[in-house]
Amino acid sequence: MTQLTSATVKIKHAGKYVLSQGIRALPQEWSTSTLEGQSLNQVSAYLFPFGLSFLLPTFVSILVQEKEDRHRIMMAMNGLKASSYYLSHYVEFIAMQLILSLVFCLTCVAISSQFILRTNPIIVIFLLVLWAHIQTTLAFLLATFFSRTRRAVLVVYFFVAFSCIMTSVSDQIFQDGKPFAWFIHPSFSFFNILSVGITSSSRINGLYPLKWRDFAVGTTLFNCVVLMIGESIIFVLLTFYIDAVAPTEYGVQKPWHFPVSFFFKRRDTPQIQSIESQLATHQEASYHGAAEGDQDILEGADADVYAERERVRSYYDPAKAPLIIQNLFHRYPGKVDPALKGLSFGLEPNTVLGLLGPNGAGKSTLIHLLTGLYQPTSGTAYVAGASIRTDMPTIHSKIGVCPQHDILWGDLTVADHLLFYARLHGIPPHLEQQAVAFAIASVSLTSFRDRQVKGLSGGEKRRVSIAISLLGDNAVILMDEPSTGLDPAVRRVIWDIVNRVKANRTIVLTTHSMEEADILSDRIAIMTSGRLRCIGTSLHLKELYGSGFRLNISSKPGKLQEACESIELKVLKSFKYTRVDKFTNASTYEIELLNQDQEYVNGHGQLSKIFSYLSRPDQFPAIEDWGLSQTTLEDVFIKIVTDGDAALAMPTIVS
Ligand SMILES: Nc1ncnc2c1ncn2[C@@H]1O[C@H](COP(=O)(O)OP(=O)(O)OP(=O)(O)O)[C@@H](O)[C@H]1O
Repeated sequence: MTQLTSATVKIKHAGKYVLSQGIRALPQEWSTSTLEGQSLNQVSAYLFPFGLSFLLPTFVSILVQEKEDRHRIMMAMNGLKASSYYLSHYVEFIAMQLILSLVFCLTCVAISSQFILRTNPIIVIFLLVLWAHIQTTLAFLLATFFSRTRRAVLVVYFFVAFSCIMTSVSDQIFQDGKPFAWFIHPSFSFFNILSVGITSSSRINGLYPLKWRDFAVGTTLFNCVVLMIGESIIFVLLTFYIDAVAPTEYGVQKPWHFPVSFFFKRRDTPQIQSIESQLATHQEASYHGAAEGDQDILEGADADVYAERERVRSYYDPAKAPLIIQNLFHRYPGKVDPALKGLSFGLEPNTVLGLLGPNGAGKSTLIHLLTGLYQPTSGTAYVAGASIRTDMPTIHSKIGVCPQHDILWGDLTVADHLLFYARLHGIPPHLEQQAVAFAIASVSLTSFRDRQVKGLSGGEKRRVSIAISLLGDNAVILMDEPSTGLDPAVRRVIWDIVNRVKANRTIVLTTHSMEEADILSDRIAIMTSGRLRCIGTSLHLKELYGSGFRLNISSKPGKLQEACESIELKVLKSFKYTRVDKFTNASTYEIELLNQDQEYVNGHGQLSKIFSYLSRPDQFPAIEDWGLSQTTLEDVFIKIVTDGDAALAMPTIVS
């Protein structure tokens, strides 16, 4: 029949037309949009990887920025656990990634992407949530490798670009199918599933959109999903591990073998083993009230340090002493010399202790131990009765920390900061606002309550940091150089605040300013090389270590020699005195009156004689000005530190 028709047509049209036969697809309603749909699917195969990955650098930058700005360490000092920190960021990043995914899906719907329109929505949601999870855990891991945000963002952008480009060209590279190893990279796994989904949802291919059965055990898609889930678990474990062992500027650094430290303990060098065993002996001795081995750790210490040590040996009453430090040792992993060597002291309420010491004396280490950043190697401390070894959560609710540098978020207001730390501090929700208002009022910042921190001056930011340390009913407040870098007027404001808030509190204040320590401290402790060298009131230390009185003379220009001679002849002929040349310059002269003379001077009313002599300017025409002063705390500090340096040259506790 077909042949007959064909012959008829051929004859009628003189061979111009012929009939042929074959099978053709039926005309389709969407024929014009098919091509668009097809090309959109192709486009989405390229756009999806870029569109769904670009938040990864943002996640990494948030995490690294918090490390770089030391917010992480500040939060840890205030009691934030690593697990809570990562959990909060996990929720935040997942939410951000899902919002991005939603926007992306809506865009795809708007451009009629067949993958989104035809695929089972539950499968799409499952894939997007899985991707958000992978991105988040990968961000955690990547962030552990960086300490500088800019570098991190740059490297991670390259990483994302590389992953997306490789994904896009993978079909050309592996024309005979991708090897299993290819899918180890989570992006390659995810975008492989997506690519299969996009291809199969295209009607032109005559395939069916993704179904759950496509993820059956043994299929490539199943392997990809399992790989991604497994890798995300490995990412999280690696994050916690690297976080613990990576050398950082701040915070705890554990030995690389810490999860299996048991097997490595014996491999310490004999020197380290010797120190470990001596530390254990000291700890034992401390707990049993014995004083064996104290000679080493008390090297260079004075009688007050011995007495203080004895006092805290049996001093356990937290009501009397909110801060008790007992034989505290700390040795950083890999270091031979301990940073703290048997520190012992106790502090009562309403007391400010000025903790002085040269760089590297161990002041920050002590603060880090008290805030739980490090575990002491041996010994212990009690804050409001809770041990730093066993009860850090209680301690975090009883201790306030004002770090050396302001660690604040520029975009948050003063009140936001205090609310955040109030929550971290465990203040009950119904008392939060009250506690925040009280802390803000304590530092006179009530009118700045709703101001963003980035708009505050240095002194105002410092007051915010102090307010954070005052939150709640902290028994102990640790202030690390609270007024460093501030102008004299603002320093006085800070000193006023410290004086005001010390009621019913115990404050440990580390500072390099002798004036600050002298003005604010009820007791002063000086440390060198991890040891306590002296402790007592400022007056007591000056008496103990000071060399007596100083007479300072300023001469008229060019008359220094004449001024010196007149003083020596008319005033000092009856005293033993020492000339201190190192403070002498072109027009000033300093004379130090020795301690034994000081008694003589006081006892025989000679001090008043010096005053009466020098009050007659006509007798001393070469003298412009004069002054008599007592030994300063700075003199005491320099003396102790100089002696400490000499002690440093001696062997420490290594036998
Ligand atoms: N994370 C760390 N890892 C290894 N050693 C450390 C670490 N932190 C401090 N140290 C060492 O411990 C000792 C005491 O340091 P610490 O920072 O406690 O001194 P500091 O008195 O606070 O000094 P500064 O006044 O400079 O702040 C120093 O020898 C220092 O090198």
